Amino acid sequence: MGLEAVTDDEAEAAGVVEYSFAVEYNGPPLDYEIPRAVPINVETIPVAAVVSPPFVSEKLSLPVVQPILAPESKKISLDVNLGTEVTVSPTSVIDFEDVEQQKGGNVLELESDASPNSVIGYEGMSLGGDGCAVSGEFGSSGALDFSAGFFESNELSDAIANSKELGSSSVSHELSRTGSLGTIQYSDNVDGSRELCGSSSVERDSSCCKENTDFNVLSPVDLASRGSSASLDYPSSMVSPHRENDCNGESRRSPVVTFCDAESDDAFTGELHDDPTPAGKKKVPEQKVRKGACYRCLKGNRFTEKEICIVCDAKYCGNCVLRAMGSMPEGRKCVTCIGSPIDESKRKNLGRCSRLLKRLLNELEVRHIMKTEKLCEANQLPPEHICVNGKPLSHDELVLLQSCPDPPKKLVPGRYWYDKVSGLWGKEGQKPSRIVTPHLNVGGPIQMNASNGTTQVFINGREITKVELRMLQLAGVQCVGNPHFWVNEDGSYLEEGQKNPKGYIWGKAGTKLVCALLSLPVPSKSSSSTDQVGNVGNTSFPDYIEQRIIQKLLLVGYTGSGTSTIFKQAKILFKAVPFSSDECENIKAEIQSNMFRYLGVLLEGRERFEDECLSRLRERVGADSSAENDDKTIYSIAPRLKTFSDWLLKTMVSGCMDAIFPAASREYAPLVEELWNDPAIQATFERRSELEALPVNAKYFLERAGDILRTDYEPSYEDTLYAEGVTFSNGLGCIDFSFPPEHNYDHHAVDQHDSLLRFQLIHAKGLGENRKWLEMFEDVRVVVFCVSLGDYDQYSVDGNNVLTNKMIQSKRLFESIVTHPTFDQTDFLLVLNKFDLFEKKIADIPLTQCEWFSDFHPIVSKNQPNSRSNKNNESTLAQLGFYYIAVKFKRLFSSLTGRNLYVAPPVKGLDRNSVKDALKYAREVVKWDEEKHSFGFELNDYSMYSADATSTFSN
Ligand SMILES: Nc1nc2c(ncn2[C@@H]2O[C@H](COP(=O)(O)OP(=O)(O)OP(=O)(O)O)[C@@H](O)[C@H]2O)c(=O)[nH]1
Ligand SMILES: [Mg+2]
Repeated sequence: MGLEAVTDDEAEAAGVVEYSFAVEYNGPPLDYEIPRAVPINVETIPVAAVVSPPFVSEKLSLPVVQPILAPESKKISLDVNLGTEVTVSPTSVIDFEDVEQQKGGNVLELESDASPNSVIGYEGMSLGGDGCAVSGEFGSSGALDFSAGFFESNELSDAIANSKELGSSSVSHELSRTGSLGTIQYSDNVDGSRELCGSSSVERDSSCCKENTDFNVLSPVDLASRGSSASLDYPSSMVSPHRENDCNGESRRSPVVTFCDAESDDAFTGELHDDPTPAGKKKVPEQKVRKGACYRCLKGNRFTEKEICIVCDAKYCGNCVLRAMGSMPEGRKCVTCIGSPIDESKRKNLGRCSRLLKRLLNELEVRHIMKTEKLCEANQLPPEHICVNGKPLSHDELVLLQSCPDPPKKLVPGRYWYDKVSGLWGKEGQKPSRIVTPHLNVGGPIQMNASNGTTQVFINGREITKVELRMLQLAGVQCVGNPHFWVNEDGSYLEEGQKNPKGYIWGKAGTKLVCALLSLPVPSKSSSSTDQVGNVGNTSFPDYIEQRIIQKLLLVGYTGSGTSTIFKQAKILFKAVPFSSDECENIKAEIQSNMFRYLGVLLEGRERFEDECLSRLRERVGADSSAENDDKTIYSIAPRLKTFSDWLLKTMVSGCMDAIFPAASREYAPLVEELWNDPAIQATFERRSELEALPVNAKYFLERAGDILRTDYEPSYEDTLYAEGVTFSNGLGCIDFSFPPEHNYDHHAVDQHDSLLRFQLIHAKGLGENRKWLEMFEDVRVVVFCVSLGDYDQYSVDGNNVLTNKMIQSKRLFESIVTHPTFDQTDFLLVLNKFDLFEKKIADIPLTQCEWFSDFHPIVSKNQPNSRSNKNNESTLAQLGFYYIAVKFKRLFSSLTGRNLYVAPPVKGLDRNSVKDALKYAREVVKWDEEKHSFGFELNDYSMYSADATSTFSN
């Protein structure tokens, strides 16, 4: 029976229908064969038979893919026979959810015309109800042929890639659609043959360059972590069965699929992701590789430098990154992630180049890639994910917001509030973070509780936060009576209902500094310029580098630990003009008044020593002797000086010193000089160890009393440094700095990069005593805690009026700061200061003076006859003492926080380079932290990675 087709024309001619249909053919017999649709007999279709794994692997030594434990859904294990046979296993490696399951019918084919040898055919792949069977055919042989050695990784990758392009029903395509992954890796065997290790990820590689790698075999640990156990063992000379011993010493099947590669050592691994990630859902590499290993070659460990895909988080080592990411038309994305939206948590890293990439590419390429990464369309923010004042933005609103002169920095999806009048901008429920261009027509109207303020003080209808209130108070704004302020973009403010501005928030010089310290925004310098309008997409490379967040370092420590000295050193190190004229005036006044204080301590001591001497004398001579004649001791001074001394002590005790100063300095300068040079005072100074209130640097100033007390005295940098108690506005000080690139030709690029890191060192005097202030420093990156090593034998009265060892007081402060909730995520850097003093002291005064150090019993050779060896011994002892104290603090920190404390090398606050080294160390801490996030290192990695003291002391 045949069918006759009636064409439309014929039908139309017949005037009947407008469609074609088949009718039975009644014409004369034909002399040719008509194509027929033959009913399929399922039974006759060749189906791969099940081969039992022991048969395949042991008797024939055929390669077998062992089951991989897929995380969910169906688990299919592909057991591939070299011939045409296919093994069906109830478990499956690959999730074939999207592949229609037909009993004996589903054919997946993967072909490539890249090379005559690179055709991979998976014919007759059948999915039975209970599993999956694949028979491989290579070329025309009808079998997967690995013996010819042509199965090069790049060909394989090409094949997979091309098959995709050709649109054939390829395995790779199906794999990618279902999101399943597998890895294929070659490994060398002892006998020189190679194996392709494949377990759970198949990737296409567009670059496909060859590369020599050493092909590690996965260990049982790898196996466990990857949850896979697949192996293909080959009888051919090119491919050998691969076995390895597990930890019990038993021989076990290798967890790898092994293919032979005669020419190339190239490892090929990759992923296929066709589906763009649904908005808001992070795309993840389903391949689970061993922690720290490269997602492509599966080699390396957590310390291997890697580049991360900004979409799926896959990490690639330096050898693989360019292959895995190709030419990076959308920045650092796996080739298969191109077109997919980025992982939003990585948005802040867009355009921030890693050192790895800088090493691999030239500067121009890096710039280009970073620029496209930041600006290409696929990586832009989805506008609907930005909600301003409760309303999701439209595309136009987002463009307006991003192209305004002062856009919100580092905008990520989230809910924000925006005060259109003042330009204040912040995250919903939080204090303002920035002042953006005002009057932008974006989002809804601002809510009263936008920033969750609880102060009953309002700015433009928003109840402000406590920090803002504090800032207003410091700026001199009267905030009594729950006022409602109207604040304009220029900072002028008035109470609601009034006409004239009451003042300007930014009017006071110190307000911006206070804002910086309280992490509140200040108007940007460019707020008046309009040249950036509409520049979205045109931001140039250096701009966003410039915009990198400043890293805050908070410098704290117990009184006298040397924080002011370190802060001043930083100013001298990093500022062309370290101190403003105001500051210089303050410093001068401080030094001059200190001079009288030092003298006061000496005079008081002199009196005490004189009395002691006299009473001893009287005791010796007896009551009836001519005591009046012996009334003079080495501590006695001339009557004129005595009169001055009495007056000075009286004034100091009454606390009126400030009233007579600075006039006193001019008037009494000659007397001060005379006193200092008086033998009685010199004798008193000899006993300075008994004068607790006399700082070591007193001599430095008193020796130059005449000069210092002159009206035209200008403190030198050294004077400024040695001066104690020099504080800056509000007891707070901050300095912005970055490390200039150093002359290091080998790592020029790295230094350039480092010099772009910007820091802010914040010094807050008395911070420890006022823990409330600590809350203001929540965005501090590293707390630099300073301890004076010389404190271990010093005592002072603590808050409970108990004479306590200063080291113990330092420890208490440390405990209270590290456990403060504000710093529960913050890195701490311990600076052990005054090492010079410590070196001198430790030989004479045992460290065990401090009860916390009672178990310090170092063994230092004492049989050193000459003085040089003694000096060496002292220095060794000081080093040991330093390490011991550092470990004490590390253990304490670890027990309190469970984290790792960084310890800077020994610091001598008065030595500029030593302070520079400590600050560089803080920079390293920040960099490690950055890299830790970029490369996915764990925190603990850093205790090993870090050099110096941190690595030396394991907890
Ligand atoms: N020998 C020596 N003296 C130092 C060192 N660092 C600081 N000093 C001196 O120690 C004294 C106290 O130092 P400051 O920097 O004022 O200490 P501080 O932590 O600011 O103390 P407060 O202002 O009281 O909180 C000053 O006289 C400094 O000159 C050091 O490394 N070695
Ligand atoms: Mg100080």
